[in-house]
Amino acid sequence: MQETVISIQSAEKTFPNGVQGLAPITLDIHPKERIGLIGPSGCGKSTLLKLIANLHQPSSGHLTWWNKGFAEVGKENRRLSFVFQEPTLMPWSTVRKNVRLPLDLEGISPDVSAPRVQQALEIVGLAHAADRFPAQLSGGMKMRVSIARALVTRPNLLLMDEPFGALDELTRNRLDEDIATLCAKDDLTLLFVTHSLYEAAFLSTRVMVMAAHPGRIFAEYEIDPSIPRNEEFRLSDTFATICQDLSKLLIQASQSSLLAEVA
Ligand SMILES: Nc1ncnc2c1ncn2[C@@H]1O[C@H](COP(=O)(O)OP(=O)(O)OP(=O)(O)O)[C@@H](O)[C@H]1O
Repeated sequence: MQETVISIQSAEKTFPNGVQGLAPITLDIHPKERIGLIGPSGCGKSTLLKLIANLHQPSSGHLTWWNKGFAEVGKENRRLSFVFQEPTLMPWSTVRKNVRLPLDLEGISPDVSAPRVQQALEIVGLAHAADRFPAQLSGGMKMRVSIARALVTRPNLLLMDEPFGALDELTRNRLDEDIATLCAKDDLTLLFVTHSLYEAAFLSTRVMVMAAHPGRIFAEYEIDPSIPRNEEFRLSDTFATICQDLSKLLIQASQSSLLAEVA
């Protein structure tokens, strides 16, 4: 049996107000995959991410995490981190204290947490800014703090909901390269929502193109995981072809969503 990180079996989500956020979805996510979720607004990208994070419960169907139930797999094996759209930092705390928060919440002593915080800050290139406050940071730096806070728990599954949407394109490209390097180095499994097909093309080993009314997976697109994700790739013909293919799928998904809405 191939190892799965997440297995989604006919999971469907209908909200209490009757809106069906997601039609039944079946999807297996394997170790080291980097899955990008793209699709028109309202197609259920965030809902799917929240089901995987166990922040939402499916209305029917079920999910497993490392072939077990969420509680059953245990905290030690299920090291799942979530990076949200907003960096959501505590303005009264330094960068170091913001990054340390998840370890403080777990009751980990400062002498154990200090080197881990330092390492997370070094990974995102912010060791020099450890004693600054959020108001003294640029938007890109704040997002780096948020990523360091996600990494400090040493996750084996990183979930990101449109994390770099508010940043300028160059900063976003740099952070995408950092995330790609991190994933390759730490064998991380990544699932992320993005409105940028360029970001999906750059980071993903598999892109799920979703459609709406109701939210569903419209198409899957595989990208060779062995391609190094760097500036050379971004400027290559291969990248241009992938972007064109994704663009076509996105148009088809949007048309399908519109047709379903008026049907
Ligand atoms: N808590 C909720 N209660 C009721 N309906 C919801 C709730 N959350 C999401 N929905 C609905 O479920 C559908 C999917 O929403 P979701 O936020 O997952 O879409 P999305 O693809 O992430 O959208 P966007 O790209 O605009 O962020 C939408 O129709 C939305 O209005």
